[in-house]
Amino acid sequence: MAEYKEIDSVAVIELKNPPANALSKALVTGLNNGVKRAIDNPRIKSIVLIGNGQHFSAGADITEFPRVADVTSKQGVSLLTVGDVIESCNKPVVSAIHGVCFGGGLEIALFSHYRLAVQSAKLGFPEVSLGILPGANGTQRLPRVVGFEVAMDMIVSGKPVSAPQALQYGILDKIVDGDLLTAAVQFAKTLNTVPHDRRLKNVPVPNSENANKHFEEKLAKIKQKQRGYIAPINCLKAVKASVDLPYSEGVTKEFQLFMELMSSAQARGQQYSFFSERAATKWYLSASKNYKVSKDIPVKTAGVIGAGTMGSGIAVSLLTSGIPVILVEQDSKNLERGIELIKSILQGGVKLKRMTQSQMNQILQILQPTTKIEDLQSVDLIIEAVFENLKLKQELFSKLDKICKRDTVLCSNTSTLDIDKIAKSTSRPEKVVGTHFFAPAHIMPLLENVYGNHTSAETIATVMKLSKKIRKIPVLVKTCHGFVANRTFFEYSQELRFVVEEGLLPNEVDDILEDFGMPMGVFKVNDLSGIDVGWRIRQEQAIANGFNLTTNTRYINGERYCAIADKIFQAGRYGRKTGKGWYQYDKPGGRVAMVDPNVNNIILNHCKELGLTRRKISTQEVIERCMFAAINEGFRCLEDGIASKPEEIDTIWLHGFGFPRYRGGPMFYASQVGLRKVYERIKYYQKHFPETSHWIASEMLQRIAESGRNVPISEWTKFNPTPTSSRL
Ligand SMILES: CC(C)(COP(=O)(O)OP(=O)(O)OC[C@H]1O[C@@H](n2cnc3c(N)ncnc32)[C@H](O)[C@@H]1OP(=O)(O)O)[C@@H](O)C(=O)NCCC(=O)NCCSC(=O)C[C@@H](O)CCCCCCCCCCCCC(=O)O
Repeated sequence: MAEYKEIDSVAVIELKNPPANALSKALVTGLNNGVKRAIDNPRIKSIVLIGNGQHFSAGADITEFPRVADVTSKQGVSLLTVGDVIESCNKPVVSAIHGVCFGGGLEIALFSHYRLAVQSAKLGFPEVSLGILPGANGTQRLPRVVGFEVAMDMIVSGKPVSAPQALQYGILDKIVDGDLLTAAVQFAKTLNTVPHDRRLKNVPVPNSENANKHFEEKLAKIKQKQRGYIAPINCLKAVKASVDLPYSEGVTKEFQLFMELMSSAQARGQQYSFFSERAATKWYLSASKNYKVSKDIPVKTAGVIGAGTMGSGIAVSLLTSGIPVILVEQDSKNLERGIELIKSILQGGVKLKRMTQSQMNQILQILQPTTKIEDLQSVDLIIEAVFENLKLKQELFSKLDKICKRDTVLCSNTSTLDIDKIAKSTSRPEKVVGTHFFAPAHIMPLLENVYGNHTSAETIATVMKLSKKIRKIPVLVKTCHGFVANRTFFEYSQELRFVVEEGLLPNEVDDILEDFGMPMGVFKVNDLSGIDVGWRIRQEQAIANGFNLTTNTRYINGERYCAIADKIFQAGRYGRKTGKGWYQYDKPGGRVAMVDPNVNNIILNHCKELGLTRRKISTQEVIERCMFAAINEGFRCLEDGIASKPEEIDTIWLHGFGFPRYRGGPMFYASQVGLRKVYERIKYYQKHFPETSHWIASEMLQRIAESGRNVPISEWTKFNPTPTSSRL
C-alpha cells in the first residue's frame, strides 16, 4: 500500500492504491509506518512522499466513509495521526506531486514541509461536493499559506487549481521538469533541517484584515446560489475559524463542523451521487457487449444536421473538444443564423475567460458550414438535430444511408422518438443510435444515449466514448417512447398539472419545488423549453395513437388528462421566447418570471367550465405526488429494461434536470423515504385518483416494499419481476 525505499540518504515512500491512491486505512497505516521507519533510520536525512501511477492522491477513500463510527471512536491510524507524525518529524518531508492531489492528499502535502509538482498537476479540496469539508486540518492549513480569501474560494467552491496557479499562491515551492522522483530526491538532498515556519501550524493566516467582510459576502452568495446546501456553509465557517481562533482551537472547530456534515443526510446523498454517476456510465448488455470489452470507432470528423439552438449547441460541444464539424442546414439563411449562434456561444466563452479570442478563431477554422448534405459522405459520425418529427427524421436517415460511408455512425438527437423506427429507414440499423442532448446542449452535462434492438455494441461504445470526449456524462438506456428522462419527467410534470387543476397556482407549485431543491419549478422549465414544443409532442402522440386532442379533452382512453397547458398554448403563450407562458416576462426572451393574472384566469375558468371545486393542497402532498409518480415510473423503466440500474435514473435527474445533488436523485430519495412508505403512499393516491394509471404501483417496487427488509439500492434489480438476465 505504501512502498518504502531508500535512495542514498533520502527515504522515498510511494503511495500505492490504484487507480487514484485513495487514502484507505491500509494506505494511511502504510504511510505512517514508512515515515516512522525513516525517522528511526539514522542514515536517512530527508523523506519524499510520491504517488504511484497516475496521481499523487485523490484524497480519503470515500468507500470507507459510511463508517462514521470509526471516525468518532478516534481509534487506529487516521490522516490526522500520520499528519502529526509528518509535521513534527525533524527530517524534512517533501511531497512530490503529479496528477491530482485532492482532499486528504493535499492535506498530507500541507503537513509536509515542502511541496514540488509537475506542470500538469492539479491541487484542490473537492470535499464540498461530497457534502463534507477537508477534515484533516485542511481548512486551518491552507489559509496559512494562501490567506483567507483564496482559501475560502478554493474550499467553498471545491474547484482545483493548476500547478502554476498553486505556485503563484505559494502552495507549491517549485514546479519541476523531467522525472519527478529524480527532481524530488535531488531537492530533498539539499535540505538539512525543518525551519519553524515550514510547520504550518506555527504560521499566522496572512492578509486576513477583511475576513469578516469576505465571510459575509460569501455567505450571502452561498445562500443565493447554493440554496439548501449545508456543506459550503460549514466549509466557510471552518476557514473563518482559522482567522478567529488559535490553531489548536481552530482544528477542534473544524472537527465539530466536519462531524456535523459527515453524519448528515446531505453528505450521504452527495457521496451516493459521486458513485452513482460513475456506475451509470458503465454500460453492460451482455458478457460480450459491455464497456470493458466493446471497441469503439474513433471519431475524427463529425457532421451535425440542423443549425437551430440544439444543433448549434451540439456543434459547439464537438468543436471545443477538437472534433472538426460539417454543419448542414437546408438553406443559407438558416445556416447563417446557426453560424452566428455558434459564434455568440464561443464569444460568451471568451468573455468568461474560458478561451482566448485566438482559441475561438482556431475553433471556427474546424467548422465547415454547408447547405449540401452530400458533404457528409466521409465523416465518421453524424448527429441529426432537426425538428422532433418521426417522418422527417426517417426521410433524413434514409438519405444519409445512401450518402455516407458504410461505417458512419448515425445519431438522432431525439428526446422521445423510438430509435428502432428511425433505424428501419436505413440499411444499417446497427449503426443507428439516439443521442439525447439537453438544452442548452453546450452546457448541460447529461447525454442520454439510446440503443435500439439492432444497435451494435461498437456503435454504443463509440457514442459512449465520444460523450466523455465532449465532456458529457453519458447514460445508456434502451429505446421506448420518451426513454428514461422524459418518461419519468412526464409523470412528474403531469402530476403537477393535476395539482394546478385541483387547487394550486403555477407559482405556488414552483415555489414548493424550488424549496425542495429543484433549480427551477416545473412551470418555469416549461416556459423555458417552450409551451409550443410540449403541445406539439402531445399532438404527435395523439395522432400516432389515433385520437383527437382538443382543449375540451378530459380523458384519453379512460385516463385523466389536464388541458390547461393546451389552453395556455392556444392563448399564444409559448413561453419565455414570446415573453409569456405560465408566467409573464419583462420582454420576449426575458428571464424574470412574474405572476400573470391572465394565466390564473385561464386556470380558474378551466376549473369552472369543468365544475371542479378547488382546494388547498399541502407541500407534502405536492412533493409526494410529483416525486412518487416519477419514482414509480423509474421502477417501471427498470422492469421494462429501459434502464438497467437505479443509478442511471438518478444520474439522468441530477445532470438532466438539476435534481438537488444532496438528495442523490429520485431513486435514492425513495430509498431515504423508505420504499415501504413510498409504496403505501402510491397505493393511497391510486385509491384517490383511480383514473391515473401512473398510480398503479410497479410490481418491482411492491416486491421490495413487501420483502419486509430495508433492501439497499444495489440489490433492487434482484426484485425485477421480468429480469433481463443478460443485462445484469
Ligand atoms: C481522482 C479523479 C480525478 C480521477 O478521475 P477519473 O475520471 O480519471 O476516474 P474516475 O473518477 O472514474 O475514478 C476512477 C476510480 O477511482 C475511484 N475513486 C476516485 N477517487 C476516490 C476516492 N477518493 N475514494 C475512493 N475511490 C475513489 C472512483 O470511484 C473510480 O472507481 P471505479 O470503481 O468507478 O473505477 C476523480 O475520481 C476524483 O475527483 N475523485 C474524488 C476526489 C475527491 O473527492 N477527494 C476528496 C475525498 S474526501 C477527503 O479527502 C476528506 C479529507 O479531508 C480527509 C478527512 C479525514 C478526516 C478524519 C478526521 C477524523 C479523525 C478522527 C481521529 C482522531 C484521532 C487520531 O488522531 O487518529
